[in-house]
Amino acid sequence: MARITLDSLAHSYSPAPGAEGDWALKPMSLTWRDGGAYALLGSSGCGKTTLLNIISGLLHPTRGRVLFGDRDVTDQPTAARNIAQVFQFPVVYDTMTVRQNLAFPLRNRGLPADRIAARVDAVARMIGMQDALDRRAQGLTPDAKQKISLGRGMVRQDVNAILFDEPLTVIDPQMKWELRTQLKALHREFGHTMIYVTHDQTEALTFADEVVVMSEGRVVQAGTPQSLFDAPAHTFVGYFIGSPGMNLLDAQVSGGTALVAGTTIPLAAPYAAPKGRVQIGIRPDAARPSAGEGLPFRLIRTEDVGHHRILRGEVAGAPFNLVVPEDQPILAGFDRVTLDPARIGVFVDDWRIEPLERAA
Ligand SMILES: Nc1ncnc2c1ncn2[C@@H]1O[C@H](COP(=O)(O)OP(=O)(O)OP(=O)(O)O)[C@@H](O)[C@H]1O
Repeated sequence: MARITLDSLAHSYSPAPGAEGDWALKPMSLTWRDGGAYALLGSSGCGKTTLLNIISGLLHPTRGRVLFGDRDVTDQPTAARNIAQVFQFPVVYDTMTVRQNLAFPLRNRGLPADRIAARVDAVARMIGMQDALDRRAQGLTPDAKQKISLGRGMVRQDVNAILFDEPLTVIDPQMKWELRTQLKALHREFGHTMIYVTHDQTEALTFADEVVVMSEGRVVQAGTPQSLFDAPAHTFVGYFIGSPGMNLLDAQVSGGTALVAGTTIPLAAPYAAPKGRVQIGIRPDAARPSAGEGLPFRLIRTEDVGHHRILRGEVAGAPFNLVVPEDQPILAGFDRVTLDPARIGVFVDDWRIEPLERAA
């Protein structure tokens, strides 16, 4: 296993990149600790696969270096990097049994038969396929084949890292939940450095200790799931993480207040008068239905989603959602919302800014 460092990495598919738009990856530097579980999260086309391919050696970066531990591997081919990869679609040998498929990477390394057998048994147990070990892969469902791919990715203990590229795409929704939980358990048990690419926030947040959120080729924030939720550094993170995402409202901020469409809102701490496009952001569970006090709210529809309700509507012409506990009655005369000052973030040109001082 190894610590992975991305040092001033940037990539363009164009032979002569000029404008910012020519860069599939904008300059980024990150360090991932040995044994950590990381997710690369972002919508389609944001550069996740490009970054993963640079780490695995399938792609040479236009700029910057990749280090495994203290070793610069930028110019090394994939085979020399000692990594395991699990792709979106299963890669299994149909004519082999499940056992032979799982054992394949270990046989390649010339491990003794007893160690191979023990390891294959352990992995088969973790992926729930111990009863199918002697079946041929041919004829198994795509789910089962992908489980074999996952198992094969994890069978070697001496790899520097395991890279997963949207590995649950072909898995049916119910099984997804189970495999996600298993992957987390596998990480705990085996302690590999794992990098997991996904566009699905639930997958990223349940799997990773740290999530790297990408947008348009840029790393907009890297942090724990909790920190992304509580203090998104960018409006994209606020909107992309959470269900529904963060509410964003254009505002004028001055000192300890924000003015939104003529209504003054108290903030928890004063801000220096920011210049640029100023927005306040608030999570749907940090806004409360109110009658007579707060921002005028127009309710469009209510969605019952089990243990809570989502009230979808508008504030000052912008979409605005509230999440309220299922048992909380809707207030008579509900036509406004109040915001918890401690949970309001202030964003300038999409980036979060800090207050001058935090209220004690
Ligand atoms: N081989 C290539 N040649 C030229 N441009 C490419 C190539 N591969 C990717 N790109 C471009 O680079 C950008 C990043 O693509 P990338 O596949 O890394 O994104 P992604 O986040 O993995 O998306 P997806 O989830 O759809 O795979 C996109 O604009 C894409 O069109």
